[in-house]
Amino acid sequence: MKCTGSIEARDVEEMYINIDPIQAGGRLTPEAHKAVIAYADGYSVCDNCLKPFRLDYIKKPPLAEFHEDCAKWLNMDQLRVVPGARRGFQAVASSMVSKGDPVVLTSLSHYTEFVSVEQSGGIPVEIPLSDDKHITADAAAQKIEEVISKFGRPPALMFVEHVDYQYGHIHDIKGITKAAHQYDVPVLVNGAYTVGIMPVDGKDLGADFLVGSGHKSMAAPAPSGVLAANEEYAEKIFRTTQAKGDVTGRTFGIKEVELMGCTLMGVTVMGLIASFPAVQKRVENWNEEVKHSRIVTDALLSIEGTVCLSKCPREHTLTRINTIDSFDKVAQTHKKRGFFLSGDLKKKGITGMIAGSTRVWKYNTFGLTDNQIEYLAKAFQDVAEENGLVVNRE
Ligand SMILES: Cc1ncc(COP(=O)(O)O)c(C=O)c1O
Repeated sequence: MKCTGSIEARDVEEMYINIDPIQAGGRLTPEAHKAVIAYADGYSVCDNCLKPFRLDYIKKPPLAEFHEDCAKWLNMDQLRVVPGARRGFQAVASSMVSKGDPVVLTSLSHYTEFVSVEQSGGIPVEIPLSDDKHITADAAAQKIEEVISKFGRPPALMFVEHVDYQYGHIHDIKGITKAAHQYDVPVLVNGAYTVGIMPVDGKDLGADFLVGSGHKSMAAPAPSGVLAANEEYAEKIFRTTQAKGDVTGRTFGIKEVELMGCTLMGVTVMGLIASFPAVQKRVENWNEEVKHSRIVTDALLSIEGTVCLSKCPREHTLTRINTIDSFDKVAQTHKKRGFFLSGDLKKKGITGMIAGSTRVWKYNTFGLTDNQIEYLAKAFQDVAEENGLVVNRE
């Protein structure tokens, strides 16, 4: 396709119930939509960048205030905005990991965590999953022991997902950080599916680093996110530049090396800030979100042959489901093959499923209203019945 510069309206959020597993928490608030228009120009937050020249010191618009407030909200000592969770991983790995250092990740770690380790020259080592697909403190401790006996030293860093992207399971972060700290291993908690979605207390979790994704879970434009650190490591990961021009003798003030000086300079950070009050409020509604998730999951499980691969009752809004013995059976003989499911759902105003998926797939109910949840649950059952499957309705 040739890019002509003419852009069509994106109607997904207005016309459909969107259950895309990665998009649910990133839908903008009306306040963020307004901020995006107002700050659409490049470098639009930099009008009042006064000495010291750095993004997190800007008072108007209130970037400095946001940095402080967001750190407090997450109960962490320091925080910076970053262009996506992945840039947070990169900043931490780059300052904590040297070439050849073992780094512990998990069997549910996101590829961006692996890539950040790769970029730093670290050697990734995975914590295996328990039978019920969780990361446990015991497994973390055992992996650290294995690293020590193999490399003669503990891992330089551990990554662990607060909630993983495969099953939407909440892992025992408190237990894992406690185990890691016994070996003096710092832990980065990946909050891509929790920060902005459910209440998160970094100190309570024992996080040395806490990373959130703005576009995944904080109702912000992409690419945006937050990187928070406790005092012990903040100085290291937010180190300021010592670079000097050897001809000019120039120095570069207090620009932070891992952040390349400044990060989000317009639309992205303003969207993040504009949504922040609503995001703080919405995490308090987490119990309702979990209830919604259970209603939809129960409806899917009422379709004979369907199996939930995530732990039930659901504790998160992201769920992995196996419909090999239900919707996929229909797909075997349907003239549209596997595309019938996303097609039938779309006709009922539901989008976000990967077209053609009828075997193992994921959905996310975050942010839907009571009415939308009821409608969605019934729509799954209706599509099943309309295609000859048995549904055990209450
Ligand atoms: C668990 C997890 N961590 C990190 C990321 C990357 O987040 P970002 O796009 O903000 O860099 C993703 C993206 O899908 C994810 O699922």
